Amino acid sequence: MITFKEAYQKVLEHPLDLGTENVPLLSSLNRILAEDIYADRDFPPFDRATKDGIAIQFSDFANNGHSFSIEGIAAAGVVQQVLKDKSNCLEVMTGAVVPEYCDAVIMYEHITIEDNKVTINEKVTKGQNIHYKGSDEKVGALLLTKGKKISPAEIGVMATVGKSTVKVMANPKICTIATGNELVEVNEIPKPHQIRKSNMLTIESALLDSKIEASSLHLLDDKSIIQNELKKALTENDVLLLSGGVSKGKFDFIPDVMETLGVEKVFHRVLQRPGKPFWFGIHPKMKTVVFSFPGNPVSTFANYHLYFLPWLQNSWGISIDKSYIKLGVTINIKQPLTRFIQVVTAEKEGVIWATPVVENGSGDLTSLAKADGFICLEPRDMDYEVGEVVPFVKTR
Ligand SMILES: Nc1nc2c(c(=O)[nH]1)N[C@H]1C(S)=C(S)[C@@H](COP(=O)(O)OP(=O)(O)OC[C@H]3O[C@@H](n4cnc5c(N)ncnc54)[C@H](O)[C@@H]3O)O[C@H]1N2
Ligand code: MOO
Ligand SMILES: [Mg+2]
Repeated sequence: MITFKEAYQKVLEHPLDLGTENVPLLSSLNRILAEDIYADRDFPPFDRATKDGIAIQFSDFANNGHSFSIEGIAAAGVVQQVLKDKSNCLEVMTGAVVPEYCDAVIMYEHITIEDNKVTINEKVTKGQNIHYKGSDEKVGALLLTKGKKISPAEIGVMATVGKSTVKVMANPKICTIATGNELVEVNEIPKPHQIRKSNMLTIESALLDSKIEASSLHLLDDKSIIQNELKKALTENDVLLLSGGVSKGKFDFIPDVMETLGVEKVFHRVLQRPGKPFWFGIHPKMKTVVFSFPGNPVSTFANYHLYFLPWLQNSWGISIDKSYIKLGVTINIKQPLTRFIQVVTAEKEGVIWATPVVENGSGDLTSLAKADGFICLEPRDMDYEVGEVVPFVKTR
């Protein structure tokens, strides 16, 4: 059996070239940017007034109690106004183009207006309250680099440079496949020996978090049905995410059927808990990548986060999320299994601490809703101590 580190490495060695696609700006939220975004003009694109008040041509007399007649008004959204007489002023609104021949804006709170004449009551400096053209970014400047996850902040930047469609990394075509005669639909009342299928809804919703819509199948524990359905699924998808049917049971047909269908096994079983009977393979001709997760709900969920998400990020050519956390308790991990322990996180004096949740093994799917993620602990002789920093896989 291979170690977790070896299995993880082997999964990363089988990326898919997923390509790119163009999507409407708003639909690009939470996708991965696949193009560099440049400034299409200077930012700001004109000398912009940053306060409501008056615009003047600055000179010493501006500070000497000189009064200015109001020539007119410069509103936002109108063409640049021109100050005709430099001893006059123009009223100007925030967001308006600073009028030609003006180089200072004084806010209303600092002036007195009487009979269309303005007296300035505060010291004035040249250039005050003007957001100069190109002072944020110059036309042609690189604003966003490809590979960035698109958040609302990036949407705003792309909107301002006129990107109504955006090139993003394409999603793989995925089918999620539940296996097992014991599984019934969510809206059914299970008989005493049955359970509702939950794993693939967990996985489908996790995929939606990455903006991936997947199709789904449920296969009964019948070898010929499994063979026919998987044959079709292999041709129609880039990735199959299965749960169940990979352990030692008399009805765990998945590994055999995969090999019959020509999917090459990369590995089966990993020295880890939960998720040990994980089967991973690839069809050499169709290039379909198969993640066949063990059926216990915590195993399926853990392996999705431990293997599939890094594989996806690697296929998109972006850096793989890594995080660490401080351990809130002492733990001993004996040889030979790498352990993934569900924890809750809590902040104390600016530091995030992880504490294991009370759970009842990898079949206890209610524990998933109690935890914030898994800490990843390699087996070793020494205890893991309180305060030790350990790898953490966030699941919410
Ligand atoms: N003799 C051995 N038995 C088992 C071993 C072993 O090493 N030797 N490994 C155990 C471990 S660890 C796991 S994990 C499970 C994996 O089993 P399978 O992948 O074969 O999955 P199934 O047998 O089909 O189901 C296991 C368990 O999970 C439930 N399940 C399956 N699919 C779903 C679903 N979509 N939604 C909710 N629950 C699901 C299923 O009802 C079973 O209770 O094997 C151990 N056995
Ligand atoms: O992986 Mo099994 O996941 O230990 O129950
Ligand atoms: Mg089984």
